[in-house]
Amino acid sequence: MCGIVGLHLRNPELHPRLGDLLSDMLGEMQDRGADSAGIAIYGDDTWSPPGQGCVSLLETGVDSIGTTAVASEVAEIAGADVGAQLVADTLVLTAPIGSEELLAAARTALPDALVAGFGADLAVLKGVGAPRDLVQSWGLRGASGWQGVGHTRMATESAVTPSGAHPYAVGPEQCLVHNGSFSNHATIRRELRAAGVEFDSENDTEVGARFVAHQLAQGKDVETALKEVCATFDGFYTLLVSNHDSFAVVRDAIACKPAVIAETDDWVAMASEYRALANLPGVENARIWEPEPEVVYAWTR
Ligand SMILES: NC(=O)CC[C@H](N)C(=O)O
Repeated sequence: MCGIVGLHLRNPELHPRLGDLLSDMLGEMQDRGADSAGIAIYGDDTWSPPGQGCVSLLETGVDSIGTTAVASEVAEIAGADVGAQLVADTLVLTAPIGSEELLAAARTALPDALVAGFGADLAVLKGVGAPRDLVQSWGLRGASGWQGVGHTRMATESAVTPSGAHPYAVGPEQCLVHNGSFSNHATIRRELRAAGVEFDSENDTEVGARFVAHQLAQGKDVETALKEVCATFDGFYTLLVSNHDSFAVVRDAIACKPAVIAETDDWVAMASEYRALANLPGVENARIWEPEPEVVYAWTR
């Protein structure tokens, strides 16, 4: 199993409710994956203030007392003011510079840290443990924003560690979550490594995320990149892929991993099972369907 949820809000009046709605969606998927969980939130003013770069890090060894010192260290390297907040296990750094510049400074200051995500508008929080407990530890209910993605993991391909938790947010503002298992990920990992791509884990989903990031970095759009996924990866997958302006879903040719999409004028939502969508505002008037095999469904804002 594994549970996926995602919510792309079209109506700005709903933005303050993003965290609350996503908390219930993710909590509903706890029994599909109780090992670990993660979220990607686009546009929360506290985690990723407007106009600032944002970097999310795990395994930093920094505790709440150490955040001021680490902020000063990264600030000195980056040559800019840096904010540091510890959100449960994730250290979220922000600065009025590009997120890739901030990431480079963070890597210098904290070379052993695991990069959970980076982008102008994106905070990524992950942890090992029961999803509902993690939701509470992150204070997710209070978060706002225009888009959110979440995952509850039941590990199939790599150990239960922070580096095995989804989302995989390996390119700027990008994020990918997966239910299933890729059977040829070792081959594709070797090919990507030969092209200079580096990996953080043994996880199959990370290979999918690095593959998509590699395609996007070559200038392909999300739809084309996901069609390439279908042409390249064997195995089972339902994927939700988000970016700074997009939200996309694709399933493998057999489509045995469940997925449901719902759409209204106010939002687009996706989940592994309908029960995660059942309490969304206006769902009674939504268009609801099961995505077809190997069809890319993509929305942009
Ligand atoms: N149960 C799943 O869908 C697992 C997803 C992925 N193969 C992982 O191990 O993380």
